[in-house]
Amino acid sequence: MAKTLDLLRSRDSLQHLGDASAVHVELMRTLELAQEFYKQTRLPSTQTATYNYEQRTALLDVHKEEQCGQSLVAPAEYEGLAAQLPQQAVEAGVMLDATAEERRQNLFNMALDDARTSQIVQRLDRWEPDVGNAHQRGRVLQPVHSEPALAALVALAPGDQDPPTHQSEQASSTTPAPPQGLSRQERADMTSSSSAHSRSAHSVPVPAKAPKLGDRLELECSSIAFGGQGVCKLPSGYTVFCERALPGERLTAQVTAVKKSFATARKLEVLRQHSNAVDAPCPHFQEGCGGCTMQNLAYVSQLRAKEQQVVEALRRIGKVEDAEGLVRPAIPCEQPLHYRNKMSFSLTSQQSPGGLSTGFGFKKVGDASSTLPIASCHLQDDTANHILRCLTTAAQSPSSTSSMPSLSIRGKDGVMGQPLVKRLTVRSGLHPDSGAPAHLAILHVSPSVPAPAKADDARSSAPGTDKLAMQATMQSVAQMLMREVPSLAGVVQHRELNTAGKRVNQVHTLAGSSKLQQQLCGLNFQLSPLAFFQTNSKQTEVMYNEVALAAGIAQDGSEHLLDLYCGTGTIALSLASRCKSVTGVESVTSAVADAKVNARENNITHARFLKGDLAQSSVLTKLGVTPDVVVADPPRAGLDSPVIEYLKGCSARSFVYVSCNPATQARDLRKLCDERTGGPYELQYVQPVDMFPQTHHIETQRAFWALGGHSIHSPTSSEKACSSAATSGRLISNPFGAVYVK
Ligand SMILES: C[S@@+](CC[C@H](N)C(=O)[O-])C[C@H]1O[C@@H](n2cnc3c(N)ncnc32)[C@H](O)[C@@H]1O
Repeated sequence: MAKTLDLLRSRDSLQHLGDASAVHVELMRTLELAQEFYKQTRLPSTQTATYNYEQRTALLDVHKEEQCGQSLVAPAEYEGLAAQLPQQAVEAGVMLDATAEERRQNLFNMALDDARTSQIVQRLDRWEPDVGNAHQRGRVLQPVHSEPALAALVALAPGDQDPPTHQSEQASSTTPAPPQGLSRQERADMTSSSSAHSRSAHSVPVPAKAPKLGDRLELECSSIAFGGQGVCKLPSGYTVFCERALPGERLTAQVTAVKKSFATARKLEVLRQHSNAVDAPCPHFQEGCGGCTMQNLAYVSQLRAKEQQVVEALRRIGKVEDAEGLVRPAIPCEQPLHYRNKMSFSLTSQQSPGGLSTGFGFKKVGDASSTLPIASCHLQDDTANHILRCLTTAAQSPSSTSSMPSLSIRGKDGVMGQPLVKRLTVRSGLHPDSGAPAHLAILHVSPSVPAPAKADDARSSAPGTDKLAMQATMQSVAQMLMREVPSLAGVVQHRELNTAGKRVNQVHTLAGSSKLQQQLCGLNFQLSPLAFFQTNSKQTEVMYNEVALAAGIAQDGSEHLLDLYCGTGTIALSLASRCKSVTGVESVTSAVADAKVNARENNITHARFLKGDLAQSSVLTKLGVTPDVVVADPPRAGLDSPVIEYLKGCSARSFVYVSCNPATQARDLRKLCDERTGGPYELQYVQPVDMFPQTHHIETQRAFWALGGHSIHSPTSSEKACSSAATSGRLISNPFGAVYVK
């Protein structure tokens, strides 16, 4: 029977659930949460979330948020995107062996997560300024809110222990069995932890089944899940995801949410440290900054933890038997601090016992509703931190002085008003004219902030109007920044939405230049303020070098390369000198335009860039080129179905898959490499490259912790592929002249 829930529109409809009282309670909590959210944000009406079991669709009506200028995704688009979510998890292969009831429950849990994403949607606005359009943002959203559910489902993958039954719980309460499906090391860890547990002097109770909200637990962390939370198993096999828990660590934690197959918890006290724990270099780490979750782990252990995540995803989702043998050691980042060329900080202003606390900062770990003001961030350079401090001073100044304009949001009566600047983004690179190191400050303004004044405006606006005052304040803030930061190339103002909530994405230069230059692999890239660019420039060169090695492009320059999801064309252009032609496909118009400019500026005449949505199969049928090598670097949602079909049918000799999400990458890999599903490829190796030290990845800032390049060679490989790809030293020829891994 189809069960449709109309959340928030009608409480009565919840009764449709009838028998599922636990779910009912969950829903009520979600409802209250959402209503509280609406109260706090003073939105005019509540949200509607509909979930249809039979069709496995989830719909979030974010229309009201759109109207209030707080959301990113148009309702119609979101509907389509959300509909894919549960199906995606099914496709990921993690639920295929679950019972129908488990699947139903899990799908339902994911739909509940969807209902909660209204808050994430709002936050994403501030954290994802570089994501070009709503469509893409929607795609980015999917893994954001499905991760904990996905991770929990991964734990239920075939080969693992069944979800606890009464019998197995009784057995495990006396002699806890190590959960299956874990690495040898993890199993050993679990066994030792279990015995450590029984000897433990601490008397924190460990429930046999699911804990209750607020329970204090004593836990042992076995690994880190994609998303950064520590994976801790209760002796019954029940999974608890704990913020900042490190593998091998023994700790106490308080349960913050309970689902059927997993719970989340907040770390309270460390009982036994990770053997490689270090003091976090940044003071904000202790304050609960959600930016770097691994700063208290020695870098070498961070790398091992990330490798392990890639192995786990390959094994559990990709069903790759020799996952450990195929994943190479992660390539470390030479500069594990101050490596980012772009950071975004959100304005926060909160009443605290000590008065109003105002600043720009990041979300707190495990608490998406609070922002921690940041004085200085260890991931960006000193100049970028100086810019952050200058703008913070302006936001804190109660009134303007000759040297410091005020961006204060406190009105005359002490009530907080709308901030002029909601978010700050600092980018670093080279000055477009001089080529000297330079920065760009991007001030993301509220919808009511007008474009900078033109000469005519000043005459037509009545003196003393809000409009003139806002324009004057923005100008003086820009001048102050240019004065205080000599290397600043420019200051721009970005208004994403107008007062009617319509996306306008207006960029205006307030001072200096609006462009910045980046160098990559010996090429120059001009960046518009909002253009996507890899945020760790040095490590990007390392990664692109790995892509070139994995692709094994023939040395005679005779091959055609296809770069799917090419962005501004950086991969295609950096490999162009080795190829006869390169073709890039990308859906964002401005990125395609940037790619064309970048080709021209670097005198690359054999590059083509096409605008196209790879979710549409027609795009790939009209390419007009037969590629020898395909590279894909999709967003976190992974490859679109038409791309998978195209790859299965095309005659490309090699395919290199760059990904920032090991789970979706492993899912796609399975489709491409599994003979039973018609996958013609064989996985050669996986090379993780650590792009984001100190972080597990920071999805809400669009910062990724690792990129795994899957080099997949098809059975149609040529001799030249053998010779170039043999750099791995692990290839042999099969009777058809193909290369594969023994
Ligand atoms: C992870 S970025 C990779 C960009 C580029 N390879 C780079 O390293 O700078 C993914 C890109 O895929 C694009 N994209 C997302 N969905 C797409 C789709 N359906 N069709 C084509 N491009 C898409 C995004 O706009 C984004 O530029």
